[in-house]
Amino acid sequence: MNRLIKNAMVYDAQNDKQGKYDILVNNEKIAAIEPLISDSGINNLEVIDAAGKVVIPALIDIHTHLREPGFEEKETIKTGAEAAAAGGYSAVAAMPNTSPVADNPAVIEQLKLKAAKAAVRIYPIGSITQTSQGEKLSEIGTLARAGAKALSDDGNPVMNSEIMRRAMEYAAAFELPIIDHCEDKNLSRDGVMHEGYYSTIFGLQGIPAAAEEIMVARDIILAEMTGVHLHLAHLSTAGSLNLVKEARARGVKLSFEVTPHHLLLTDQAVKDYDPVMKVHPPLRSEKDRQELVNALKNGEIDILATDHAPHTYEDKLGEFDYAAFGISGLETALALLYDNFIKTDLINWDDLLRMYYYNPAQVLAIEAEGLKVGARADFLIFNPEHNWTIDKNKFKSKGKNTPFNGWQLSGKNEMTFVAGKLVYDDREGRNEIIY
Ligand SMILES: NC(=O)N[C@@H](CC(=O)O)C(=O)O
Ligand SMILES: [Zn+2]
Ligand SMILES: [Zn+2]
Repeated sequence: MNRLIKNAMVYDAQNDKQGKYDILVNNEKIAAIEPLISDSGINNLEVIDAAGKVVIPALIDIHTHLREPGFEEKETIKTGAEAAAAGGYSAVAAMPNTSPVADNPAVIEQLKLKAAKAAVRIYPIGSITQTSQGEKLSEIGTLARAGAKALSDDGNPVMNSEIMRRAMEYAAAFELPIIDHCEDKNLSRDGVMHEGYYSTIFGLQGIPAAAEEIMVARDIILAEMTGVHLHLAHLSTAGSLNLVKEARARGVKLSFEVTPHHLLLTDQAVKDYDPVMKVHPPLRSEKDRQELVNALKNGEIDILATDHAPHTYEDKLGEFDYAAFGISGLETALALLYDNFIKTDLINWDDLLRMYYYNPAQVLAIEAEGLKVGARADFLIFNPEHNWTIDKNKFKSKGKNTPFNGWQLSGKNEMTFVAGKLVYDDREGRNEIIY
């Protein structure tokens, strides 16, 4: 089948595209991309007028929790992939903190089988240690052979530095990146929010910035020693940014990600004790947030990622102290980033693509050719004029745990194409997943 996208505003500097183009899609590939493509003589053609809309490669989320197997009440591979399609992603990398943990090839194989039927591509991440307990290494070679694209004990840190050192040595040998959740458990203890002025005022146990920064520093030292590619998950403090900058200047091979919620919210948001604000790492101080936004503006952030962490209503019910950590993020990230940072000219579409398409693909060593002839047709059609209000009840994700419910935004993903297939269609408010 053929599809012709007409009059789109196309951004993809990597392929020298910035301006009005027509895009012809033939089955799973981009067949042509020209300022003007005539529809005459093309058989079996659907024409989509994208005047006033933006076309970019669909995003790649390097940090997603799909919950299956084991926690299907929070999310399944199917519903998580649908949320990703709706959010404008062609691919997500699935964290291994399922039950059983993805510390063996059987869990990875199972994920790959189910992923083959999902709305977007899913790349498995294997665990660093058995059951992510931080004590015994997983069989890293076996995980690599089964198709793991990275290793992480996300949800948990690897507290033992000797174990982390060995994990990095193996990972380097198999050319897999190590993705670390940086948290010194002895410092974070039973903390539920950022330690600072507001934790004192609210009477909640704090997690100091140092709990993150100490592990960032340790990981950098070990990465330097072992030569592994270190990817730091969900960095949230000004101190972490400084450590990363210093390491880079020394030539350490590393990358890091920042989430939309850490760019947009602070510890003050915990004021109503609503567990929807409870997340790891915690929402930090306004100063930290401002430093993250500065880094975004200065092109210093490598990767944007959701850390999509869906939970049930019950998991997020009741007292702040006892609720689960995590935010459901796949269906809000792109629009939040557009409305707050692209529309306001802090960054442009190509900055977004660097952080949310090219760099994640590079870390995972997966294909990302962008918008050019012969490339896999993975792209989205975004309508910058689409005014809407975030409504968690319309989420495809089972996780309705968003702190952004009710936010009014301008700009929304309206269509997602994965390998030439229309998987999400929100024209006229359809909000439809297509298989
Ligand atoms: N981010 C969170 O608060 N929670 C994540 C785990 C994690 O990313 O550390 C989860 O799996 O629920
Ligand atoms: Zn984490
Ligand atoms: Zn996570």
